[in-house]
Amino acid sequence: MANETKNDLVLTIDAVGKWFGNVKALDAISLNLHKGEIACLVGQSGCGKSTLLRSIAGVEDISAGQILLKGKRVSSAGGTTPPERRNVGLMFQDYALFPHMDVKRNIAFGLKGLNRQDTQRRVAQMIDRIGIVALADRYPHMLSGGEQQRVALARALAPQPDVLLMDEPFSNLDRGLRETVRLETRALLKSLGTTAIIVTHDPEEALAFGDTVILMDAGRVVETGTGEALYRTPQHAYTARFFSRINRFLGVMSDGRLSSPMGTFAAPNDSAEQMDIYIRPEAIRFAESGVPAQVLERRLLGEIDEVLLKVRDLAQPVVMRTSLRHALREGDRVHLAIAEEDVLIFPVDTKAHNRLRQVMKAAQ
Ligand SMILES: Nc1ncnc2c1ncn2[C@@H]1O[C@H](COP(=O)(O)OP(=O)(O)OP(=O)(O)O)[C@@H](O)[C@H]1O
Repeated sequence: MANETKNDLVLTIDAVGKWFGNVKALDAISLNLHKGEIACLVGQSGCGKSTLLRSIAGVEDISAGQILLKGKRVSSAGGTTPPERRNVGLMFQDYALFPHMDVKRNIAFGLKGLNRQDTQRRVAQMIDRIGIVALADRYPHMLSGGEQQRVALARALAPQPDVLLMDEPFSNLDRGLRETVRLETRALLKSLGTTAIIVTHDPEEALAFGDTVILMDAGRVVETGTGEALYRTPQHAYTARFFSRINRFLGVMSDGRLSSPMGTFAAPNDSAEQMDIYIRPEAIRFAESGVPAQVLERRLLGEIDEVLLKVRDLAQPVVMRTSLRHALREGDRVHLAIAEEDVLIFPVDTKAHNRLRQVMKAAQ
């Protein structure tokens, strides 16, 4: 993770496990979070992200391992320090603002142990910092979704928590607003030096928001790293599939290279006879010569075009994405080229192949 100095370690999650009856929601999770670091927990529904967040918050007990906040144990199988006695800020998906309190009182709510004057001063600072001065006397029902989000953020940040925990904080906002609020929130957290963990199921959001991205699957951490590393050089096939729509081809060793319907590619040193070759839709481009293909369909996706292509031996269409506007028509014959450095190679994932076969069978 970001800086590996011991004294700026804020949160340690050490071999944490959690069972709900027979369901293993968390399985030996270990993570460190440093001061000022923003981490995104991302994964499919049911992978355990909310359970992990709730465990860090202290609203969920854990079954194994321990959680330390600033070096102090706050959760173990033997006991859980309650949320109000660990200095964490919580922000929920639905914001959970108190409807009968105005913005100022909502923000003041979490400020325990400060006298009236200091409370008012802290609330005023937060209101100013977050840019909601004009909203200070309004009640939640008088606020738009984006405004409610900012008030909820102000309320969670006002007590200056050691860690801010946010569960799907942008999912209630519509698409256009979501991006703006996301950028503003990230800039604010960075300017305050806040340490934060955000849960999201949206791969793009995780890549855009986290200094560190933690990808989970079935209660385990699959891979941790910067968004850039997870996207560009994933160490696991699951990671590659999670962060982009990907074309998968079977590569067979031939003369030291992996041969596939999309061309031949350098084999890794420890290559088996057969390997999975992953090619992202945006790594494919049109060329004068290369793999012959025929255009099946072209879809406009806003700034980019998605083109479905038929390549000779392949039952599945190849998906390509391009920002260059091509005057393509169904049936056009083209050639495709792929840069070798854009190709990802992994051991054959039989489970994923079987799943794909089932999906195709069901669709027939
Ligand atoms: N209180 C509970 N009792 C029993 N099982 C639970 C409970 N809470 C969560 N689970 C199970 O634990 C697993 C992890 O759930 P969790 O809510 O942490 O996943 P998630 O990744 O946050 O999913 P989502 O994105 O859908 O919120 C799931 O299999 C879920 O059914």
